[in-house]
Amino acid sequence: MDTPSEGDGEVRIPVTVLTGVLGAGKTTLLRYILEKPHGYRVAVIQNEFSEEMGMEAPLFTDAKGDTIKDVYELPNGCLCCSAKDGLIGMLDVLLEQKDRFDYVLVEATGIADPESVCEVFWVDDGLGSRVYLDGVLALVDAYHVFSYLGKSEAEPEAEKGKALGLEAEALKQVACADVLILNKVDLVSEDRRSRACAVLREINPTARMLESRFAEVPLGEILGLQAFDKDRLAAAVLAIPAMDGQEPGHEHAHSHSDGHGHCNCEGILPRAHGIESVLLHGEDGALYDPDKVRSWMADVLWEGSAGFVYRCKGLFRGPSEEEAEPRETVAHALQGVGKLFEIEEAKVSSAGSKLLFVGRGLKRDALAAGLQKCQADT
Ligand SMILES: Nc1nc2c(ncn2[C@@H]2O[C@H](COP(=O)(O)OP(=O)(O)OP(=O)(O)O)[C@@H](O)[C@H]2O)c(=O)[nH]1
Repeated sequence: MDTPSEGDGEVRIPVTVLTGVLGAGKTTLLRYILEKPHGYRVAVIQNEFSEEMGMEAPLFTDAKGDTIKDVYELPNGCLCCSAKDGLIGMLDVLLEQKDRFDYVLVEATGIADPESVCEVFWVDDGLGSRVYLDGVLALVDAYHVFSYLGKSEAEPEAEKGKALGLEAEALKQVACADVLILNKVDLVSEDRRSRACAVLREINPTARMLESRFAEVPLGEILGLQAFDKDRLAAAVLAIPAMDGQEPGHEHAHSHSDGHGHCNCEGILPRAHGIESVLLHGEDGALYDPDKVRSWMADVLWEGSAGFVYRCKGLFRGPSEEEAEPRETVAHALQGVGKLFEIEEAKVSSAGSKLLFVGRGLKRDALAAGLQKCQADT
């Protein structure tokens, strides 16, 4: 994964991935972005299941009312599966004409798995040198949010039983987002809006949260975020609140006493709809070896040794990987989506180490023990 700050002279094009279950307002948001002045020349890739569904492209216009030509359809399946190669191919073609645009928006189908879409930008080295993932947005329909997320008992009477059957996909979209946009707030009461916010916060405690009517959100809050940039990530992790004094229902921090744990390990979400998170705090003053953390992450993400992790991110202190002696102590940022992860030095000063894991069936003792084993040799 690359960010603009690591360039080799060539300017990389930011890509924002837009997710959200069927009807949440993705196309409405795209149209809004295209019509507003924001200084970017945007190319759009829309992923549809089939040619027949790709009917929206001609309807996009820019701020002057002219039809936008840089809207490309990516039919033949879902981005996260069969259409992945198509996306890489399409970005390749687009990048040949990059004098025409400097930003790419990818609208995924409502059932796309955000992990797999993000993988495209991490795995393909050729592409990674020319584009970078700026952020993942998830639109959520405030009116249907509870049935989306498998809580249809909280729906208005008329909507009960209308669950889409896409709960797993919707939960993952929410869990993996850098920005959550609770859309259609015009359709719900204040009480329902705040309950919806609370549910989203449970699932994804670190995403930026916006609310909108017809997807009208400040564009500076969703574009040009560099949410996957290691330094930004590091700053965001540092800002994760301490979980002392949690609300009732949240699990409290505890230390392990089974011989492996001196780190603090918190469940920062209650088990919300099967998705949970674990926040590990490194032991005071402890240093962690980036190579050991890499091996540990391979075990966690590839072998599933601590449950099913969708998303992990964090910051830990350890020796620099630069050749120079003596080895400085620096902050390292960990960033992972699905089975992909990377660890790089981050330019922040951090006194401690914090790692957040979001997923299902997380084994927090195993996570805490794993981190403990990554301590650097002294
Ligand atoms: N009342 C209300 N309606 C909205 C809002 N945002 C979008 N809509 C309507 O919701 C419907 C679905 O919006 P789209 O933007 O097409 O949703 P989508 O996520 O692109 O839908 P798919 O392509 O089917 O996944 C349209 O009729 C929109 O006009 C909103 O904030 N309030």
